[in-house]
Amino acid sequence: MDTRFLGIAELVETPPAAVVVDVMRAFTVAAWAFAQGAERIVLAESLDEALALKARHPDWVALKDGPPAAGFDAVNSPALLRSVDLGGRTVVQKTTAGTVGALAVKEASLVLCAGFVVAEATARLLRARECGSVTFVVTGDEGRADEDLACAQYIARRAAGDGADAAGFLRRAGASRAAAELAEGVRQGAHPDDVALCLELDRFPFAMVAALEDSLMVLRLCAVPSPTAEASI
Ligand SMILES: O=C(O)[C@H](CS(=O)(=O)O)OP(=O)(O)O
Ligand SMILES: [Mg+2]
Repeated sequence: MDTRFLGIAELVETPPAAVVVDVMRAFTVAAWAFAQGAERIVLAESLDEALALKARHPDWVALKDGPPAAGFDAVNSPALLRSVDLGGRTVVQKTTAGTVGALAVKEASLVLCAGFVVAEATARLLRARECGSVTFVVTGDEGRADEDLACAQYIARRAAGDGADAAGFLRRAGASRAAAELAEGVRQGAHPDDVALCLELDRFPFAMVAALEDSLMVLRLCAVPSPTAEASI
């Protein structure tokens, strides 16, 4: 498998397959939203679009990063979301890095959104789809966020079928600037358990696939069969 690791600004052409990585915290939050029963997550282009969608669909759950804000129902925190019942709900998510990265590759044939919590399922899906070339979008800090780069490199190794000890990759993520800022309370809309939840390797057995649906970029849970059934995907 040919792999590239690019920041959002470095995406000059649409890749055939993309894995958009945001460990802290957009796609850890997305995975928790699915675990809490969400049916789909609409990735909004802007705060205004998120609010407009919420206004048109009052039953949708609008979520943004940063502090709580008028018109939004939730913040970008896995720990704060894990006690919310989202059964059958549509979530609208807008964050600084993760959702922007997914929208930057919206024309790609395959778009997966990932963090450590869905790493193995994401790698298995890439293997099963036999993707020849995969672009990993390292969303944070203009492509230099080490929590995202470490997770992308780990998934790439696993997707290539190489054994990879997760410990070193998780250690890098735990030592990242994002982890420090979350732990120190620099980032708002956060809970003390957020970093630990973002570093839970393979917490969930599913992958997350984003695709355009009626001009909206929609993220959905994708069940990934166990390794013995991979050949049939
Ligand atoms: O909520 C987060 O952790 C970040 C916010 S920021 O980039 O630190 O301002 O957003 P995300 O898109 O989840 O990286
Ligand atoms: Mg991030």
